[in-house]
Amino acid sequence: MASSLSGICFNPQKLNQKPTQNPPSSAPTGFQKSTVSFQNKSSSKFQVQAVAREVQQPLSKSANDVVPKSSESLSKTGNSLVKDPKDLWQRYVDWLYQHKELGLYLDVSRVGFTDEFFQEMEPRLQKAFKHMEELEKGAIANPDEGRMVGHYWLRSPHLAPNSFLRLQIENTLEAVCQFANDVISGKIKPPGSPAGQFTQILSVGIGGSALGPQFVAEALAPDNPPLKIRFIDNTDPAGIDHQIAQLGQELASTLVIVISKSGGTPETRNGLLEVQKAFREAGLDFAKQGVAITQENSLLDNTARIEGWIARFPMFDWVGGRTSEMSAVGLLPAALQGIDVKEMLAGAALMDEANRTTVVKNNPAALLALCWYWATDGVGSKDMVVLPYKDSLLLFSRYLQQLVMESLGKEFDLDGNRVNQGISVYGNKGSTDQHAYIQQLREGVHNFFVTFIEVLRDRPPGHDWELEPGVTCGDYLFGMLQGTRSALYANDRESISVTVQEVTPRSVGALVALYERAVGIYASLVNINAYHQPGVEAGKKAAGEVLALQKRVLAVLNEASCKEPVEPLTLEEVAERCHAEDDIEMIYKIIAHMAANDRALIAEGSCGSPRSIKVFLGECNVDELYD
Ligand SMILES: O=P(O)(O)OC[C@H]1O[C@](O)(CO)[C@@H](O)[C@@H]1O
Repeated sequence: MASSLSGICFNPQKLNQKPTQNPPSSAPTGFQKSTVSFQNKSSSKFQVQAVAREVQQPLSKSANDVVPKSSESLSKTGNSLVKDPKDLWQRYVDWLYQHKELGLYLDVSRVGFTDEFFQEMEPRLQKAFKHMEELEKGAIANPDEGRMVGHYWLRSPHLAPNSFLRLQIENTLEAVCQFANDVISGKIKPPGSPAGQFTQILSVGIGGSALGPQFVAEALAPDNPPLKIRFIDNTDPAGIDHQIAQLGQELASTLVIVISKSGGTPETRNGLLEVQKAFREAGLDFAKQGVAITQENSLLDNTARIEGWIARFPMFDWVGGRTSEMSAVGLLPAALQGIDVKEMLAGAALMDEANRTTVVKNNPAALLALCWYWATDGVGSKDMVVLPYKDSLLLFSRYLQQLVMESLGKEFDLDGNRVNQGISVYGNKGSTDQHAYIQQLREGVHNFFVTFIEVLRDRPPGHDWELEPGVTCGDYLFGMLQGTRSALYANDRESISVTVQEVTPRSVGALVALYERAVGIYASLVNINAYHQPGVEAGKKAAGEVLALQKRVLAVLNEASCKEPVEPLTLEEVAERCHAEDDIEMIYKIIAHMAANDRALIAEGSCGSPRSIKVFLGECNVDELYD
């Protein structure tokens, strides 16, 4: 019976078919109105936003969903963008921030905040500074989890609230550097590799346990690092297979670093199990090549300890995943690639120091937060488009996406009001994006502000050449950045520019610290907790429920498939026997997925017509019948 039937319950044509839609009779006009030019002085930005909200109001599901946003009390009138070239130059000069030692500049002149707005924000910023100061002194920042938030101590251990923490940080840094040196020098080596020493790193982790290391590897790894790095940052079996296949014979000389603060993240656990299987199949002893970075006594820590992995490094409970780049999470992979991690820490420490001033104009993180507030009305009304004009900074926007969105994307404020805060972040790199979506940014829906990241040094000294008289390749990149910035501004699109001399460990450390602090300050401005992520839990819980339902579906199908003759079941029958009638759609999806992977067989019907399906399992598992 099974052989005559298709096991593939996937009809791409059907599943991809879009329902025919009539064009909406009238577009939500509020969105259109919100694009009115800043130049229109009689219609201020504030007024424009008010119109947009008014028109969007009926879209709200329930009238009491969202409390009035704090920003609405702020004056934003008279905010036309400066257009006169002399005035604009003056604004540029007046607002340009420079960090001399870091060679870092911040230009906020192309954001149209007014002096009035700046003054009104001053008390709120002072409050945010106070808040940051308290955090740095060890205040409990995360009321849900009752923990401190101290990523700044990682680069300035002397600021840790007690000597125990200071020692923990210093010892970990020393252990990371020592271990990296020993691996690179071949003192610590893989047991069965012909290469005689480790040549590859396979980093297994997700979210904050991957994004920082990925960004830093792309930004800073030398062309021929002592160890090359690959990442498994998902539970996609094909993605995992690809990474392992790419390693090939070099699996024997691969150092596997499993990174998980909690030590129990399912994707990371699955990655580990898959890699361990690959090791077994290659006849390799995983423990001799495995390293864990996790909190003490987590599931991962205990596994690594019991199995005798070669090293374990701590994650501290006062370091959040998305701010963990300067902990062992980021430092170990970086050091193994030959990146100067002490320089990264030094850059971050210098930036932190600069951000401790309470003079807003001299505080780059505060200036960023202020611009975000202005640009998004303090309610996330515009997206942050991050455009580094440098290939090696490609992953900065992806890194910032988690840092900003997981920190700021919150349903409730600290007083329990529903505020649905956040700022969306996306971006890739310039000038590549100029040939992708800049068209929309210039002329389309006005729902964003840009952050340009400019790197002054094009190439290492001595390598440049003119590809046409007086013009280098880097001049083009420079021209594209400046041209895009000007063209956007001419069409009332605001932008921030962050400029660094070069992409170095120091400047990368500074960028990380700059944005970490800006997020913290902005969170204070909008009165939310930046240091938890309750929303992520809902998805994790729901995923667990899907897997639990799948187990019940399998048990029901197994029972029917063990009958003589086999009893193919309709979806309704499966749902009824699972006592999950309300979950029939999920049951359908579970079955479609299993069928596409040859784990269930469709006896009748097709997945394009769910009600027609009759399903059974190819094999009866007698043991499971009596479990
Ligand atoms: O390091 P862990 O505990 O595996 O968590 C990975 C990521 O998962 C999250 O908790 C979100 O689910 C992030 O905040 C975190 O960076």
